Amino acid sequence: MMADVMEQNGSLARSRPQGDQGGGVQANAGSGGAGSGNPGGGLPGGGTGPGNPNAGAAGGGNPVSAGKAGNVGGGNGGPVPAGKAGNTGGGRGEPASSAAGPTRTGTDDSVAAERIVAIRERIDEIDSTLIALWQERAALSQEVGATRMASGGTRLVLSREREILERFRQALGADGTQLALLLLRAGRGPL
Ligand SMILES: O=C(O)C(=O)C[C@]1(C(=O)O)C=C[C@@H](O)C=C1
Repeated sequence: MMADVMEQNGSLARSRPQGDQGGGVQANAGSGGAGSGNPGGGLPGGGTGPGNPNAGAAGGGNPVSAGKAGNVGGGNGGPVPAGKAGNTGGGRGEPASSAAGPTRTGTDDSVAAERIVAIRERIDEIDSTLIALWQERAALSQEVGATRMASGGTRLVLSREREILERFRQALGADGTQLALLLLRAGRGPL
Protein backbone atom coordinates (compact mmCIF):
# COMPACT_ATOMS: atom_id res chain seq x y z
CA MET A 1 0.00 0.00 0.00
CA MET A 2 2.78 2.36 0.86
CA ALA A 3 4.34 1.43 -2.41
CA ASP A 4 1.13 2.38 -4.17
CA VAL A 5 1.19 5.82 -2.71
CA MET A 6 4.84 6.29 -3.26
CA GLU A 7 4.30 5.33 -6.81
CA GLN A 8 1.38 7.70 -7.18
CA ASN A 9 3.22 10.46 -5.51
CA GLY A 10 6.20 9.72 -7.59
CA SER A 11 4.29 9.75 -10.83
CA LEU A 12 2.49 12.88 -9.75
CA ALA A 13 5.75 14.59 -9.06
CA ARG A 14 7.26 13.30 -12.25
CA SER A 15 4.33 14.31 -14.38
CA ARG A 16 4.53 18.00 -13.58
CA PRO A 17 7.73 18.75 -11.74
CA GLN A 18 7.59 22.34 -12.88
CA GLY A 19 4.42 22.95 -10.92
CA ASP A 20 6.05 22.60 -7.56
CA GLN A 21 8.53 25.12 -6.52
CA GLY A 22 9.55 23.01 -3.60
CA GLY A 23 8.63 25.55 -1.04
CA GLY A 24 6.23 23.41 0.90
CA VAL A 25 2.89 24.96 1.63
CA GLN A 26 2.53 28.15 -0.26
CA ALA A 27 -0.27 30.64 -0.28
CA ASN A 28 -2.58 28.35 1.54
CA ALA A 29 -5.13 31.07 1.79
CA GLY A 30 -8.81 31.15 1.94
CA SER A 31 -9.56 27.75 3.31
CA GLY A 32 -10.23 28.78 6.86
CA GLY A 33 -13.81 28.63 7.87
CA ALA A 34 -14.65 26.05 5.34
CA GLY A 35 -16.69 24.12 7.82
CA SER A 36 -19.96 23.12 6.47
CA GLY A 37 -22.31 22.25 9.18
CA ASN A 38 -21.82 18.61 9.83
CA PRO A 39 -25.27 17.39 10.67
CA GLY A 40 -23.62 15.21 13.26
CA GLY A 41 -26.28 12.62 13.35
CA GLY A 42 -25.72 9.01 13.84
CA LEU A 43 -27.73 6.35 12.25
CA PRO A 44 -31.20 5.97 13.56
CA GLY A 45 -31.24 3.60 16.45
CA GLY A 46 -32.63 0.22 15.98
CA GLY A 47 -30.51 -2.76 15.53
CA THR A 48 -32.92 -4.79 13.52
CA GLY A 49 -30.99 -4.49 10.33
CA PRO A 50 -29.68 -7.87 9.49
CA GLY A 51 -26.04 -7.81 8.75
CA ASN A 52 -25.78 -4.07 9.05
CA PRO A 53 -22.61 -3.26 10.93
CA ASN A 54 -24.17 -0.03 12.11
CA ALA A 55 -27.25 -1.62 13.49
CA GLY A 56 -27.60 -0.97 17.15
CA ALA A 57 -25.35 2.02 17.10
CA ALA A 58 -26.57 4.70 19.41
CA GLY A 59 -28.88 6.95 17.57
CA GLY A 60 -29.00 10.65 18.01
CA GLY A 61 -29.42 11.60 14.46
CA ASN A 62 -32.56 11.74 12.54
CA PRO A 63 -35.40 9.72 13.87
CA VAL A 64 -36.51 6.58 12.28
CA SER A 65 -39.46 7.36 10.14
CA ALA A 66 -41.24 4.14 9.74
CA GLY A 67 -43.47 3.22 6.93
CA LYS A 68 -42.21 5.64 4.36
CA ALA A 69 -41.58 2.94 1.88
CA GLY A 70 -40.90 4.32 -1.51
CA ASN A 71 -39.83 7.71 -0.23
CA VAL A 72 -36.46 7.70 1.38
CA GLY A 73 -36.25 11.45 1.49
CA GLY A 74 -33.10 13.42 1.01
CA GLY A 75 -34.33 15.25 -1.99
CA ASN A 76 -32.66 12.99 -4.43
CA GLY A 77 -35.90 12.01 -5.94
CA GLY A 78 -34.53 9.93 -8.71
CA PRO A 79 -35.50 6.38 -9.16
CA VAL A 80 -33.18 3.67 -8.04
CA PRO A 81 -31.56 2.39 -11.19
CA ALA A 82 -32.96 -0.88 -12.22
CA GLY A 83 -30.71 -3.84 -12.39
CA LYS A 84 -29.62 -4.94 -15.79
CA ALA A 85 -32.44 -6.63 -17.56
CA GLY A 86 -31.92 -10.32 -17.49
CA ASN A 87 -29.63 -10.19 -14.48
CA THR A 88 -31.72 -11.82 -11.86
CA GLY A 89 -29.33 -14.47 -10.76
CA GLY A 90 -28.21 -15.32 -7.30
CA GLY A 91 -30.29 -12.83 -5.39
CA ARG A 92 -27.47 -10.35 -5.53
CA GLY A 93 -29.06 -7.79 -7.78
CA GLU A 94 -32.44 -6.23 -8.04
CA PRO A 95 -34.81 -8.33 -10.12
CA ALA A 96 -35.84 -6.43 -13.21
CA SER A 97 -39.49 -7.10 -12.48
CA SER A 98 -39.38 -5.16 -9.22
CA ALA A 99 -37.57 -2.11 -10.53
CA ALA A 100 -40.64 0.10 -10.34
CA GLY A 101 -42.46 -1.76 -7.62
CA PRO A 102 -42.74 -1.19 -3.91
CA THR A 103 -39.97 -3.56 -2.89
CA ARG A 104 -37.04 -1.43 -3.87
CA THR A 105 -35.38 -2.10 -0.57
CA GLY A 106 -34.37 -5.39 -2.09
CA THR A 107 -36.09 -7.48 0.54
CA ASP A 108 -39.60 -8.75 1.12
CA ASP A 109 -39.12 -8.76 4.90
CA SER A 110 -41.07 -5.80 6.27
CA VAL A 111 -38.92 -5.34 9.37
CA ALA A 112 -35.75 -5.36 7.36
CA ALA A 113 -37.32 -3.11 4.75
CA GLU A 114 -38.31 -0.56 7.37
CA ARG A 115 -34.82 -0.52 8.75
CA ILE A 116 -33.37 -0.14 5.28
CA VAL A 117 -35.64 2.79 4.52
CA ALA A 118 -34.57 4.49 7.74
CA ILE A 119 -30.88 3.91 7.10
CA ARG A 120 -31.27 5.18 3.56
CA GLU A 121 -32.58 8.47 4.87
CA ARG A 122 -29.31 8.98 6.69
CA ILE A 123 -27.33 7.80 3.68
CA ASP A 124 -29.09 10.39 1.56
CA GLU A 125 -28.28 13.09 4.11
CA ILE A 126 -24.66 12.04 4.12
CA ASP A 127 -24.54 12.02 0.34
CA SER A 128 -26.02 15.52 0.19
CA THR A 129 -23.42 16.72 2.67
CA LEU A 130 -20.64 15.06 0.71
CA ILE A 131 -21.82 16.69 -2.50
CA ALA A 132 -21.99 20.12 -0.84
CA LEU A 133 -18.55 19.67 0.70
CA TRP A 134 -17.16 18.47 -2.60
CA GLN A 135 -18.46 21.57 -4.35
CA GLU A 136 -17.24 23.87 -1.58
CA ARG A 137 -13.79 22.32 -1.64
CA ALA A 138 -13.53 22.61 -5.40
CA ALA A 139 -14.52 26.27 -5.28
CA LEU A 140 -11.98 26.99 -2.54
CA SER A 141 -9.27 25.15 -4.39
CA GLN A 142 -10.00 27.14 -7.53
CA GLU A 143 -9.86 30.34 -5.54
CA VAL A 144 -6.47 29.40 -4.10
CA GLY A 145 -5.17 28.64 -7.57
CA ALA A 146 -6.51 31.86 -9.04
CA THR A 147 -5.11 33.88 -6.14
CA ARG A 148 -1.72 32.29 -6.50
CA MET A 149 -1.56 32.69 -10.27
CA ALA A 150 -2.76 36.29 -10.12
CA SER A 151 0.16 37.01 -7.84
CA GLY A 152 2.61 35.42 -10.21
CA GLY A 153 2.73 32.05 -8.48
CA THR A 154 2.31 28.57 -9.77
CA ARG A 155 -0.92 26.84 -10.68
CA LEU A 156 0.00 23.84 -8.55
CA VAL A 157 1.88 23.11 -5.36
CA LEU A 158 2.61 19.45 -5.62
CA SER A 159 4.16 19.19 -2.16
CA ARG A 160 0.80 20.28 -0.78
CA GLU A 161 -0.94 17.70 -2.94
CA ARG A 162 1.35 15.02 -1.55
CA GLU A 163 0.44 16.06 1.99
CA ILE A 164 -3.24 15.74 1.17
CA LEU A 165 -2.80 12.39 -0.55
CA GLU A 166 -0.90 11.08 2.45
CA ARG A 167 -3.54 12.31 4.90
CA PHE A 168 -6.27 10.55 2.96
CA ARG A 169 -4.18 7.41 2.57
CA GLN A 170 -3.49 7.26 6.28
CA ALA A 171 -7.15 7.70 7.11
CA LEU A 172 -8.72 5.56 4.40
CA GLY A 173 -6.05 3.44 2.81
CA ALA A 174 -5.76 2.99 -0.92
CA ASP A 175 -9.33 4.18 -1.48
CA GLY A 176 -8.39 7.37 0.33
CA THR A 177 -5.64 7.98 -2.15
CA GLN A 178 -8.07 7.58 -5.01
CA LEU A 179 -10.59 9.86 -3.32
CA ALA A 180 -7.94 12.51 -2.73
CA LEU A 181 -6.87 12.34 -6.37
CA LEU A 182 -10.45 12.99 -7.43
CA LEU A 183 -10.83 15.83 -4.93
CA LEU A 184 -7.67 17.47 -6.15
CA ARG A 185 -8.69 17.12 -9.76
CA ALA A 186 -12.06 18.66 -9.03
CA GLY A 187 -10.33 21.76 -7.69
CA ARG A 188 -7.32 22.37 -9.85
CA GLY A 189 -8.32 20.41 -12.94
CA PRO A 190 -6.49 17.48 -14.48
CA LEU A 191 -2.72 17.34 -14.37
O1 LIG B 1 -3.50 24.38 -1.28
C1 LIG B 1 -3.23 24.89 -2.38
O2 LIG B 1 -2.21 25.56 -2.56
C2 LIG B 1 -4.14 24.70 -3.49
O3 LIG B 1 -3.93 25.24 -4.57
C3 LIG B 1 -5.28 23.79 -3.31
C4 LIG B 1 -5.00 22.42 -3.87
C5 LIG B 1 -6.14 21.51 -3.34
O4 LIG B 1 -7.12 21.32 -4.06
O5 LIG B 1 -6.03 21.07 -2.20
C6 LIG B 1 -5.02 22.49 -5.35
C7 LIG B 1 -3.89 22.57 -6.10
C8 LIG B 1 -2.56 22.51 -5.52
O6 LIG B 1 -1.65 21.88 -6.35
C9 LIG B 1 -2.57 22.03 -4.13
C10 LIG B 1 -3.69 21.94 -3.40
